[in-house]
Amino acid sequence: MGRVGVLLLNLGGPDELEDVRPFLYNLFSDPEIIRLPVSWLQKPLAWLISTARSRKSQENYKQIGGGSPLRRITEEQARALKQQLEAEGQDARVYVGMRYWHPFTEEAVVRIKRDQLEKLVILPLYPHFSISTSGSSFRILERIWQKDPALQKIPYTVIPSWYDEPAYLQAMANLIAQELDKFSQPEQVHIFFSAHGVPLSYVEEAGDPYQYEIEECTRLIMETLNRPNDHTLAYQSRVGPVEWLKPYTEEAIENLGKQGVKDLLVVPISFVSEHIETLQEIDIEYRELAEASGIENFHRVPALNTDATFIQALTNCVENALESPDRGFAEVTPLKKNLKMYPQERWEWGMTTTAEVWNGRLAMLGFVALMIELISGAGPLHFVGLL
Ligand SMILES: C=CC1=C(C)c2cc3[nH]c(cc4nc(cc5[nH]c(cc1n2)c(C)c5CCC(=O)O)C(CCC(=O)O)=C4C)c(C)c3C=C
Ligand SMILES: [Fe+2]
Ligand SMILES: [Fe+2]
Repeated sequence: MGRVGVLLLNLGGPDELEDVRPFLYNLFSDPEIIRLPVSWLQKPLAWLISTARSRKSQENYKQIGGGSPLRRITEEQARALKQQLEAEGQDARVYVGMRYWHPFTEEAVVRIKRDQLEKLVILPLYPHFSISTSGSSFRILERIWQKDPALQKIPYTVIPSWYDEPAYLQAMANLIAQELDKFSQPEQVHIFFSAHGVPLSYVEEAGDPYQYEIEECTRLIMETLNRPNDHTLAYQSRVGPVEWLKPYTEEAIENLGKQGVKDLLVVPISFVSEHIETLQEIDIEYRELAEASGIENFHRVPALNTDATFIQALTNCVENALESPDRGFAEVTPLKKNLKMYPQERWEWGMTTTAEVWNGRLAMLGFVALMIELISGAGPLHFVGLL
């Protein structure tokens, strides 16, 4: 095989405090993050919500040093992956394409076109598929591809998710075991998996396989860990007033405290790098909550970052993709059909099928409620799922 390209997809994060507002604007402009009945509302609402949320969000970024470490870590992962692929005999180029901040997906594509690749592997840095994460990046790419005949000449394959890759499970199990053994009575520790949440309507109405993949992944990690500890799975980082996947991390921590759990080990799944939700939300907010709930020893498993076993897992994903039949953007959708993936039309750019999950009256009510919240200066806003 000649020169192979790997495009790593990630969310992106503000490098500095002044990036927070435009980063949030990009995020809320995404129809996969806020699903609206009409597309012309998207940009004004993104502006409103990013403006309303930016001060609170900046405060959080201040607590972790004034910006997200996501770009630095993702670029380190890219370098480590390139090295490992080269060690296994591949002539590899690795690109980073972020969805909401630099280096943007579009910037990566410019470099891909320059590099005369024989094959491109598209690998999201999200182990589990969600419409709101990998799905959103695939949609952007599909749109770029459709417009560019030069890109269409490059053979490519898409990896939709890889939560069951054995080396990834092993890397997670190793990190958990290491942290467990730091407690005085490791077998007494309650292992607490905290996944990033999504609105319930994504799973129930749009058929997002995210919840299934998170649950399955948790089961596989516990199987690989092979320890007798009790464990819980809960969902963090809810935004706005609608129902998200349950149980919520806050409530689950409080309940464990009430049940007399004293030793808690939090395992962030759904993301492979340190970021605001591990460094601020878990390490600061949830720690305080746990202590107030009577939990005496609260520890967190570090994110995988450039862990050697994890980099091997990414390398395996690429090698397996090169050996398997190619999957295009369009094929990724039917692939998930057995998991009730959302309909093919939803994949196309535009708002065509949002109507399927849209109750017009509720959406307008939601819009009015949002306006009232905004005018009265209420906190973080989000109304995905009101649709
Ligand atoms: C698998 C991981 C993630 C899912 C699923 C996800 C869905 C999702 N997120 C929001 C809203 C926000 N996300 C924000 C930051 C953020 N989100 C993820 C991951 C997932 N999001 C990460 C890793 C980050 C942090 C990046 C960084 O800076 O380190 C933010 C901004 C931060 C804040 O103000 O809290 C928002 C807002 C929604 C609505 C959603 C599903 C629909
Ligand atoms: Fe998010
Ligand atoms: Fe979030």
